[in-house]
Amino acid sequence: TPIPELGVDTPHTEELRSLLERVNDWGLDTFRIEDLSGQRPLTAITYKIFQERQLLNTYAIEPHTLISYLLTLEDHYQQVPYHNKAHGADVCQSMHVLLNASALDGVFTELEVMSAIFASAVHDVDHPGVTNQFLINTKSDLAIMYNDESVLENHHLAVAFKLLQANERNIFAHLTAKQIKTLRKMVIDMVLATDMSKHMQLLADLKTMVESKKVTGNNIIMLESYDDRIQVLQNMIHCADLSNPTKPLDIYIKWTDRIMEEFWRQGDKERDLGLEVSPMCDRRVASVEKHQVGFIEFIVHPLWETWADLVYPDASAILETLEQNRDWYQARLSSPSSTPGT
Ligand SMILES: COc1ccc(-c2ccn(CCC(=O)N3C[C@@H](C)O[C@H](C)C3)n2)cc1OC1CCCC1
Ligand SMILES: [Mg+2]
Ligand SMILES: [Zn+2]
Repeated sequence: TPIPELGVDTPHTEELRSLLERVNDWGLDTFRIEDLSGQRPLTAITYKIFQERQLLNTYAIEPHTLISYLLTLEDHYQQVPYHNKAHGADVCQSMHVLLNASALDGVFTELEVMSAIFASAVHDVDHPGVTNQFLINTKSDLAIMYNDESVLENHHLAVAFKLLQANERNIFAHLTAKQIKTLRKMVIDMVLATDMSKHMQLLADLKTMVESKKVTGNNIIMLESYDDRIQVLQNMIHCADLSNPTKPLDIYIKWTDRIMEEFWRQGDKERDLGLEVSPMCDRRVASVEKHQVGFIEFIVHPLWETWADLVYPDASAILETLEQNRDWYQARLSSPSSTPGT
């Protein structure tokens, strides 16, 4: 069967094509891509990025093999409010833009770039819409399987690589054994770094790197060791995963609505199970704005401020949007309009 031009079957080919032309822009509307692609945002966006970066030619990837892998991967994202295929597509596209920072021009190899795009696309596959702590507290099969250590992140990786085992989906069939070994290690290192429990260590190491930053004549970052290179890639996927507050406000608000619904459903489960309801998961104690301001103040801004230092001045506009969005949520906190019944 012939491959559709954009990789997905849709009556909105013209509109989808023109929207995908903006795949290199920060703030691409993933929700609109979801609607125009026949509910296939991950396939449409990742296929476009692989084409944009000539990865199919560089690694002799057959289009129908890539489409087959992406469609199956997308089908393995669960229909949960936030950690669904739209989030996978969003993080993949965000990583694609971060990789284009001019301070990183020519820094990463083609294999490292493909590893980063692949890791981003797969990083939350089969996410059940509950946190690691919930899986541990409820003694779930996944927590037993992974001994309470980065339970979700280990599972996402296992599913992603398992899907590659079918010949018709093996997009890495023409890589050398050495390339596959390197790609697999880098993808594992990146996806494991999306576990929030690694945040403080990642940020501390990034700060150290910024303090000792070495650049070439035209301000391009020099990364000698594998440890330095993977550390930057790990921070990039972590930044992409925590990029919602840095996007245009209307898009950010939609992500907030989704994460809150996912948290509140977890709270409902905890209440039904007689467990203590986790912080931010009680829909009867809604303080959405307060939690977003706290999330930005303590987690997102410190991370993005450090990233913006590393790639200065490439991420300055992103940091600007983040601070404007924080101020917007902050303002809603204090004004009476945010209190119910007014
Ligand atoms: C738009 O809002 C958010 C968007 C993304 C995140 C966020 C934090 C860490 N990650 C990375 C994945 C991760 O580790 N976890 C484990 C746990 C923190 O729940 C997260 C959801 C997933 N993602 C948090 C967000 O808001 C906070 C959560 C509710 C109010 C404040
Ligand atoms: Mg995750
Ligand atoms: Zn994620």
